Amino acid sequence: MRIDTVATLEDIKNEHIDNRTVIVIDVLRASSTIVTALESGFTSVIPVKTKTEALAMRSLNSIVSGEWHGKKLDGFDYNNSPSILQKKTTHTGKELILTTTNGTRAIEKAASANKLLIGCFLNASSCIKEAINQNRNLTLYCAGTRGEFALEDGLAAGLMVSIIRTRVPSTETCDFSKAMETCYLQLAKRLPDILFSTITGKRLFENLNSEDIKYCGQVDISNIVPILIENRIVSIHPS
Ligand SMILES: O=C(O)[C@H](CS(=O)(=O)O)OP(=O)(O)O
Repeated sequence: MRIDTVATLEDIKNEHIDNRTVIVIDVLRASSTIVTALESGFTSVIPVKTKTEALAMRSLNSIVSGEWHGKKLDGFDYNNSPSILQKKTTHTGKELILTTTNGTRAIEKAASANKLLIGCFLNASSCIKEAINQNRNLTLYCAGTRGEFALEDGLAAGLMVSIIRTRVPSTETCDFSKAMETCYLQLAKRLPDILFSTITGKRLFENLNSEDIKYCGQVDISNIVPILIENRIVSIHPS
């Protein structure tokens, strides 16, 4: 098994996707929102690229959620806040239609992967369990933020690399994966506080989203793995 880590939305190539398992990592906040939505009772999450598409898909059985550059969109039910979604208990059985600046675009770009999973700190170990079950080469696809590398995504990728190395010591990795693993092992004790110092963390803090930053920095509080099946993200529990 080989792991490659891709640093930003724009850096993905066909060779990172074809015949591979891809884990889309967008810690702040799309991946964390998707894991939380499925944990909170939504039956599925439908990722879409634009606000117009999201509003056009709205139905009685759906909630429309998302942001552009961190801000809630006009006409939407919620923004992209996992900590707010977590507190709502009234959405059991509904679909979440989600559009975000980076995460949902990353999902769209990698949709042709053999298996596309959604990962973050919240479900890192379960994601890796499923990736190992799939037994294919693996791409950790960091969505980044507005074209730039996002440290929180790199740290979650580093955590996943370290988990795989423990379970499958023969795993080969690219140098960037090794760098992220080292970085994670150095900074792990400073989670979730380290997330306040990243570019996205600072931006979310300025927009009064501190609760999301703390929430998204928790490791392995969920054992579900979101997986893309025909344009819908549903949850599986790896055995
Ligand atoms: O969750 C968010 O607010 C971010 C916005 S950005 O990183 O500040 O552009 O979107 P996401 O797609 O979840 O990275």
